[in-house]
Amino acid sequence: MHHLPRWLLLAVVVTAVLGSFEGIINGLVLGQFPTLVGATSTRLFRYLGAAVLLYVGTYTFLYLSQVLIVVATKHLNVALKQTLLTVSFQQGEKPSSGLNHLTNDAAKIEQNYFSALASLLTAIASTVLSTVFVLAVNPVMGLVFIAFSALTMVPMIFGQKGIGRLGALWSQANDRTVQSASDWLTGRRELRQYAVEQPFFRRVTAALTRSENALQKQNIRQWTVQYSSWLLVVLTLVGPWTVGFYLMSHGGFGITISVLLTLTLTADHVVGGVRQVMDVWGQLASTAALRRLPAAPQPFIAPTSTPAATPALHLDSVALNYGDHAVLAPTTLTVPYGTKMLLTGPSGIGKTSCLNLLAGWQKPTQGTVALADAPVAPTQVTYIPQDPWLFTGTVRDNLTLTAAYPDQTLRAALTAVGLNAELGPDPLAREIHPDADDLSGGQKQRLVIARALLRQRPVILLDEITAGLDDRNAHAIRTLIYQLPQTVIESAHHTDPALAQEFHFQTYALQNQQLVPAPNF
Ligand SMILES: Nc1ncnc2c1ncn2[C@@H]1O[C@H](COP(=O)(O)OP(=O)(O)OP(=O)(O)O)[C@@H](O)[C@H]1O
Repeated sequence: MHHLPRWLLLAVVVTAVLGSFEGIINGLVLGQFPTLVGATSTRLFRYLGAAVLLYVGTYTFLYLSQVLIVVATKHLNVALKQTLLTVSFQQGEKPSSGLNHLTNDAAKIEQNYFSALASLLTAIASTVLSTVFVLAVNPVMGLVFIAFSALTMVPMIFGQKGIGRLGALWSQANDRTVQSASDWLTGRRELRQYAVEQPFFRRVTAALTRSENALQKQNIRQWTVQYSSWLLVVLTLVGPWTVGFYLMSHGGFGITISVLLTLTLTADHVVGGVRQVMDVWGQLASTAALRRLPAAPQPFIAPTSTPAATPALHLDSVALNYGDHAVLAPTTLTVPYGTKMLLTGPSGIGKTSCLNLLAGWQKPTQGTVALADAPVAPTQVTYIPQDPWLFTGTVRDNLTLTAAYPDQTLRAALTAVGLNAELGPDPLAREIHPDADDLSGGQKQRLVIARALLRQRPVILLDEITAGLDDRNAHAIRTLIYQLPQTVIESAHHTDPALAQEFHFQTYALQNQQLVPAPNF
């Protein structure tokens, strides 16, 4: 709620209260009917005029409150979606999970929380006003009506926890559906190639059915709890009538048919209001688990300055285990600025894990990795992965990532990776669509390298960047990077012995969790 401007919150409350007089007006206006028998035409006209004014007034405020609620919901939706996206990003969630939160969860929270809160506000306003009115008309009978109304709360008091739990199950099932739909869409070529579309689609359908079943279960549970409340509503009308008829026949507490009629019509809004509060309560409960974030959003990382112009990397007793799987035994090593290093070893031995340690993405199980004197952070080094990340936009957007660089600098980076001439007459303005594969594998990799070159960080980590490239492309890219003055540490299955000699590479093989110096083969 703190995302809402104060004036808006206040305006919503005021208009909601003024738009909640329908119950009282019903009681006042319709309760007069028995007294209108034989009234003069002037009195009848006055009665009609007052009724029109009262109804139009309250409906106008009701309309205004709904418009303001729409405005407030927009503010809340923006804040909610920003928070969901930020937390997903900071928690390193899978894209499909993050998108599930952004779409399905957010839609449910909007419908069953924001809109429900708005209904709650109008329901509470209407209930409170009608209650005050009912008590003013006849305190004894008013209390009887209110006491019976309170009964309708009982089912929801007991049912809300279960509804919340089912909401969490639905979200988990949805997560799996989105993941499986994403596998289906991204695996199109493989699935067609092996002619397994139909059996694989059954898998997707099973996930889809499971999440829809979870939603159905939750909705049915919600309606069942509400049905129990509605059954009690019957009691909340018949009970007070029974008491009222009894008191009327014994002439107690000034109860007449007109009083009972007024009270019933207004108490309908007490009962209806309480019933609405119960409905809303169920809706709010259904979103409880969705609104619980795994962590609070953190401030975005500010750019960090490099500790020294030519810092060395220090590994001090650095070890890494994944559970009981040891990847690196305690290792102490200093890598002076400008070193060119190759890291080799069979698949699955731990090369990527070592690069992640050096980049600060992976915390060591023991020891520290420092750049100059401070623990290394991902914002201080450049890590180039095997699969380049590019997005739909211009080449300029993909290079700058919204930072400010003069066109001349951008062109120089493109020229350095040999793309300036390859990407058409105006390479910076060229639109790229990585999903549509409108750049070759080598061009994508070179674009990502150009992005890295612009940042001029002191350490460059390369993870199998030439794996998908032909020899000529691989040679060109390596030559480009090896010429740089920075520290370069490359993990590779296939190396280029001539270049490794030329640039004085130190080669290490990862064997039995140790970094063992190896010849430049
Ligand atoms: N986050 C993780 N949690 C648990 N185990 C992991 C994790 N990351 C990697 N591993 C395991 O650690 C081992 C080393 O993986 P890593 O990706 O570092 O190897 P690699 O040498 O880079 O392999 P490749 O050459 O095939 O890319 C593997 O057995 C892998 O399954």
